[in-house]
Amino acid sequence: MFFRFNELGFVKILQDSSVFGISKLLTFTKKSAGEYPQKQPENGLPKVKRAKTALALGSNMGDSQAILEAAIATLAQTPGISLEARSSWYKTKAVGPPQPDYLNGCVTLQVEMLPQELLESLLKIERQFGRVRQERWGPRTLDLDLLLYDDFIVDAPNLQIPHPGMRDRAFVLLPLAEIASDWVEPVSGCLIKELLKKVDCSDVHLLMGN
Ligand SMILES: Nc1ncnc2c1ncn2[C@@H]1O[C@H](COP(=O)(O)OP(=O)(O)OP(=O)(O)O)[C@@H](O)[C@H]1O
Ligand SMILES: Nc1nc2c(c(=O)[nH]1)N=C(CO)CN2
Repeated sequence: MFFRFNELGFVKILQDSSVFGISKLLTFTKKSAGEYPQKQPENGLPKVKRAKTALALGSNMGDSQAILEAAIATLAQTPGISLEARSSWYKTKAVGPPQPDYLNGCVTLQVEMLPQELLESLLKIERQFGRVRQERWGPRTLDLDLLLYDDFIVDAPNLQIPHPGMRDRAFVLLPLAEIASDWVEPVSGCLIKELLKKVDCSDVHLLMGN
Protein backbone atom coordinates (compact mmCIF):
# COMPACT_ATOMS: atom_id res chain seq x y z
CA MET A 1 0.00 0.00 0.00
CA PHE A 2 1.20 3.49 -0.82
CA PHE A 3 -0.04 6.46 1.11
CA ARG A 4 0.74 9.92 2.27
CA PHE A 5 -1.02 12.50 4.37
CA ASN A 6 -2.56 15.81 3.54
CA GLU A 7 -2.37 18.81 5.82
CA LEU A 8 -5.16 17.47 8.05
CA GLY A 9 -3.36 14.20 8.50
CA PHE A 10 -5.78 12.30 6.24
CA VAL A 11 -4.48 9.40 4.26
CA LYS A 12 -4.46 10.98 0.85
CA ILE A 13 -3.51 8.34 -1.66
CA LEU A 14 -4.25 4.64 -1.43
CA GLN A 15 -3.25 2.22 -4.13
CA ASP A 16 -3.65 -1.53 -4.26
CA SER A 17 -5.25 -1.29 -0.84
CA SER A 18 -7.71 -3.82 0.50
CA VAL A 19 -11.25 -2.97 1.49
CA PHE A 20 -9.93 -2.02 4.89
CA GLY A 21 -6.89 -0.23 3.58
CA ILE A 22 -7.71 2.88 5.51
CA SER A 23 -9.01 1.25 8.64
CA LYS A 24 -5.71 -0.58 9.07
CA LEU A 25 -4.37 2.78 10.05
CA LEU A 26 -7.25 3.86 12.26
CA THR A 27 -9.15 2.11 14.99
CA PHE A 28 -12.80 2.63 15.86
CA THR A 29 -14.48 3.21 19.16
CA LYS A 30 -18.00 4.25 19.99
CA LYS A 31 -17.30 5.39 23.50
CA SER A 32 -16.39 9.01 22.90
CA ALA A 33 -18.94 11.75 22.47
CA GLY A 34 -21.88 11.87 20.17
CA GLU A 35 -23.72 9.31 18.13
CA TYR A 36 -21.00 8.87 15.55
CA PRO A 37 -18.16 6.38 15.63
CA GLN A 38 -14.97 8.22 16.37
CA LYS A 39 -11.74 7.25 14.68
CA GLN A 40 -8.94 7.17 17.18
CA PRO A 41 -5.38 7.65 16.03
CA GLU A 42 -2.78 4.96 16.03
CA ASN A 43 0.89 5.56 15.57
CA GLY A 44 0.41 9.22 16.42
CA LEU A 45 -1.89 9.91 13.45
CA PRO A 46 -4.37 12.75 14.00
CA LYS A 47 -8.01 11.81 14.52
CA VAL A 48 -10.16 11.76 11.42
CA LYS A 49 -13.05 14.16 11.95
CA ARG A 50 -15.01 15.29 8.95
CA ALA A 51 -14.75 15.03 5.24
CA LYS A 52 -16.58 16.76 2.45
CA THR A 53 -17.94 14.42 -0.20
CA ALA A 54 -19.93 14.69 -3.41
CA LEU A 55 -22.45 12.14 -4.64
CA ALA A 56 -24.24 11.68 -7.95
CA LEU A 57 -27.83 10.47 -7.89
CA GLY A 58 -29.66 8.91 -10.81
CA SER A 59 -32.92 7.10 -11.51
CA ASN A 60 -34.75 5.95 -14.61
CA MET A 61 -37.34 3.52 -13.22
CA GLY A 62 -40.48 4.32 -11.25
CA ASP A 63 -41.33 7.83 -10.05
CA SER A 64 -37.74 9.01 -10.36
CA GLN A 65 -38.20 12.46 -8.85
CA ALA A 66 -40.01 11.08 -5.78
CA ILE A 67 -37.35 8.37 -5.41
CA LEU A 68 -34.49 10.86 -5.64
CA GLU A 69 -36.12 13.28 -3.19
CA ALA A 70 -36.69 10.41 -0.75
CA ALA A 71 -33.09 9.26 -1.20
CA ILE A 72 -31.83 12.74 -0.27
CA ALA A 73 -34.08 12.75 2.80
CA THR A 74 -32.71 9.32 3.78
CA LEU A 75 -29.12 10.49 3.33
CA ALA A 76 -29.81 13.58 5.45
CA GLN A 77 -31.20 11.39 8.25
CA THR A 78 -28.31 8.94 8.25
CA PRO A 79 -26.08 9.22 11.33
CA GLY A 80 -22.67 10.54 10.33
CA ILE A 81 -24.02 12.39 7.27
CA SER A 82 -25.16 15.99 6.96
CA LEU A 83 -26.45 17.41 3.74
CA GLU A 84 -24.58 20.50 2.64
CA ALA A 85 -25.93 21.37 -0.82
CA ARG A 86 -28.08 19.86 -3.52
CA SER A 87 -28.36 20.59 -7.21
CA SER A 88 -31.40 20.91 -9.42
CA TRP A 89 -32.67 17.80 -11.20
CA TYR A 90 -31.74 17.24 -14.83
CA LYS A 91 -33.48 15.06 -17.40
CA THR A 92 -30.71 13.27 -19.27
CA LYS A 93 -30.46 10.90 -22.20
CA ALA A 94 -29.26 7.47 -21.05
CA VAL A 95 -25.63 6.65 -21.67
CA GLY A 96 -25.11 2.93 -22.32
CA PRO A 97 -27.65 0.34 -23.46
CA PRO A 98 -30.99 1.65 -24.81
CA GLN A 99 -33.22 2.52 -21.84
CA PRO A 100 -35.48 5.34 -20.62
CA ASP A 101 -34.12 8.82 -19.90
CA TYR A 102 -32.66 9.42 -16.44
CA LEU A 103 -33.24 12.04 -13.83
CA ASN A 104 -29.85 13.07 -12.41
CA GLY A 105 -28.55 15.39 -9.73
CA CYS A 106 -25.74 15.81 -7.21
CA VAL A 107 -25.36 16.55 -3.52
CA THR A 108 -22.45 17.56 -1.33
CA LEU A 109 -22.27 16.17 2.19
CA GLN A 110 -20.22 16.52 5.32
CA VAL A 111 -19.52 13.02 6.59
CA GLU A 112 -18.01 11.45 9.65
CA MET A 113 -17.35 8.19 7.88
CA LEU A 114 -14.46 6.65 6.05
CA PRO A 115 -14.97 6.11 2.32
CA GLN A 116 -15.73 2.39 2.67
CA GLU A 117 -18.31 3.06 5.38
CA LEU A 118 -19.94 5.69 3.21
CA LEU A 119 -20.06 3.28 0.25
CA GLU A 120 -21.77 0.68 2.45
CA SER A 121 -24.37 3.25 3.52
CA LEU A 122 -25.00 4.18 -0.12
CA LEU A 123 -25.42 0.54 -1.18
CA LYS A 124 -27.84 0.02 1.71
CA ILE A 125 -29.93 3.03 0.66
CA GLU A 126 -29.95 1.80 -2.96
CA ARG A 127 -31.28 -1.57 -1.77
CA GLN A 128 -33.89 0.18 0.39
CA PHE A 129 -35.21 1.84 -2.77
CA GLY A 130 -35.59 -1.45 -4.58
CA ARG A 131 -32.36 -1.38 -6.55
CA VAL A 132 -31.69 -4.79 -8.06
CA ARG A 133 -28.28 -5.19 -9.68
CA GLN A 134 -28.71 -6.44 -13.22
CA GLU A 135 -26.74 -5.45 -16.29
CA ARG A 136 -23.93 -2.93 -16.05
CA TRP A 137 -25.18 0.52 -16.97
CA GLY A 138 -28.74 -0.89 -17.09
CA PRO A 139 -31.93 0.82 -15.85
CA ARG A 140 -32.33 1.34 -12.12
CA THR A 141 -34.66 2.85 -9.51
CA LEU A 142 -31.74 4.49 -7.72
CA ASP A 143 -28.03 4.84 -8.37
CA LEU A 144 -25.79 6.56 -5.83
CA ASP A 145 -22.21 7.13 -6.91
CA LEU A 146 -19.52 8.42 -4.60
CA LEU A 147 -17.76 11.02 -6.73
CA LEU A 148 -15.31 12.83 -4.46
CA TYR A 149 -14.10 12.51 -0.88
CA ASP A 150 -12.06 15.58 0.05
CA ASP A 151 -9.01 15.36 -2.18
CA PHE A 152 -8.48 11.63 -1.61
CA ILE A 153 -7.65 9.17 -4.32
CA VAL A 154 -8.81 5.66 -3.43
CA ASP A 155 -8.13 2.64 -5.63
CA ALA A 156 -9.55 -0.39 -3.86
CA PRO A 157 -11.12 -3.42 -5.61
CA ASN A 158 -14.66 -2.31 -4.73
CA LEU A 159 -14.20 1.46 -4.58
CA GLN A 160 -12.53 4.02 -6.78
CA ILE A 161 -12.53 7.69 -5.80
CA PRO A 162 -12.82 9.95 -7.70
CA HIS A 163 -15.51 7.94 -9.50
CA PRO A 164 -13.73 6.93 -12.74
CA GLY A 165 -16.67 7.92 -14.97
CA MET A 166 -17.25 11.38 -13.55
CA ARG A 167 -14.75 13.29 -15.69
CA ASP A 168 -16.57 12.37 -18.93
CA ARG A 169 -20.18 12.48 -17.82
CA ALA A 170 -22.12 15.63 -18.56
CA PHE A 171 -25.01 14.24 -16.48
CA VAL A 172 -22.66 14.35 -13.46
CA LEU A 173 -20.61 17.47 -14.18
CA LEU A 174 -23.49 19.83 -14.95
CA PRO A 175 -25.34 19.30 -11.65
CA LEU A 176 -22.06 19.07 -9.72
CA ALA A 177 -20.89 22.39 -11.15
CA GLU A 178 -24.03 24.01 -9.73
CA ILE A 179 -22.92 23.21 -6.17
CA ALA A 180 -19.15 22.56 -6.32
CA SER A 181 -17.73 24.28 -9.40
CA ASP A 182 -14.40 25.10 -7.72
CA TRP A 183 -13.69 21.64 -6.32
CA VAL A 184 -10.51 20.18 -7.82
CA GLU A 185 -10.92 16.66 -9.20
CA PRO A 186 -7.67 15.21 -7.86
CA VAL A 187 -6.79 12.80 -10.69
CA SER A 188 -6.95 15.38 -13.49
CA GLY A 189 -6.09 18.34 -11.25
CA CYS A 190 -8.93 20.23 -12.99
CA LEU A 191 -11.75 22.21 -11.41
CA ILE A 192 -15.22 20.79 -11.93
CA LYS A 193 -16.13 23.88 -13.97
CA GLU A 194 -13.13 23.21 -16.24
CA LEU A 195 -14.09 19.56 -16.74
CA LEU A 196 -17.62 20.70 -17.55
CA LYS A 197 -16.34 22.82 -20.46
CA LYS A 198 -14.88 19.70 -22.08
CA VAL A 199 -18.10 17.64 -22.25
CA ASP A 200 -21.13 17.84 -24.52
CA CYS A 201 -24.13 18.89 -22.44
CA SER A 202 -26.69 18.77 -25.26
CA ASP A 203 -28.45 15.72 -23.76
CA VAL A 204 -28.72 17.20 -20.25
CA HIS A 205 -31.74 19.43 -19.63
CA LEU A 206 -32.73 21.27 -16.48
CA LEU A 207 -36.02 19.86 -15.22
CA MET A 208 -38.55 22.66 -15.15
CA GLY A 209 -40.11 23.58 -11.84
CA ASN A 210 -37.38 22.32 -9.52
N1 LIG B 1 -16.97 5.67 -6.46
C1 LIG B 1 -17.85 4.68 -6.42
N2 LIG B 1 -19.16 4.92 -6.10
C2 LIG B 1 -20.06 3.91 -6.09
N3 LIG B 1 -19.77 2.61 -6.36
C3 LIG B 1 -18.49 2.33 -6.68
C4 LIG B 1 -17.47 3.34 -6.72
N4 LIG B 1 -16.30 2.75 -7.06
C5 LIG B 1 -16.55 1.46 -7.21
N5 LIG B 1 -17.84 1.18 -6.98
C6 LIG B 1 -18.41 -0.16 -7.05
O1 LIG B 1 -19.32 -0.19 -8.11
C7 LIG B 1 -20.41 -1.01 -7.73
C8 LIG B 1 -21.64 -0.41 -8.31
O2 LIG B 1 -21.72 -0.77 -9.59
P1 LIG B 1 -22.96 -0.31 -10.41
O3 LIG B 1 -23.74 -1.49 -10.80
O4 LIG B 1 -23.73 0.79 -9.68
O5 LIG B 1 -22.22 0.34 -11.61
P2 LIG B 1 -22.91 1.19 -12.64
O6 LIG B 1 -23.66 2.27 -11.90
O7 LIG B 1 -23.68 0.31 -13.59
O8 LIG B 1 -21.71 1.85 -13.43
P3 LIG B 1 -20.95 3.16 -13.04
O9 LIG B 1 -20.33 2.93 -11.68
O10 LIG B 1 -19.97 3.32 -14.16
O11 LIG B 1 -21.96 4.28 -13.00
C9 LIG B 1 -20.53 -0.92 -6.23
O12 LIG B 1 -20.95 -2.16 -5.71
C10 LIG B 1 -19.17 -0.50 -5.77
O13 LIG B 1 -18.48 -1.57 -5.16
N1 LIG C 1 -27.97 9.75 -18.46
C1 LIG C 1 -27.53 8.79 -17.65
N2 LIG C 1 -27.07 7.64 -18.19
C2 LIG C 1 -26.63 6.67 -17.36
C3 LIG C 1 -26.66 6.83 -15.97
C4 LIG C 1 -27.15 8.04 -15.45
O1 LIG C 1 -27.20 8.25 -14.20
N3 LIG C 1 -27.58 8.98 -16.32
N4 LIG C 1 -26.20 5.86 -15.17
C5 LIG C 1 -25.75 4.74 -15.68
C6 LIG C 1 -25.22 3.70 -14.77
O2 LIG C 1 -24.55 4.24 -13.72
C7 LIG C 1 -25.71 4.45 -17.10
N5 LIG C 1 -26.16 5.53 -17.90
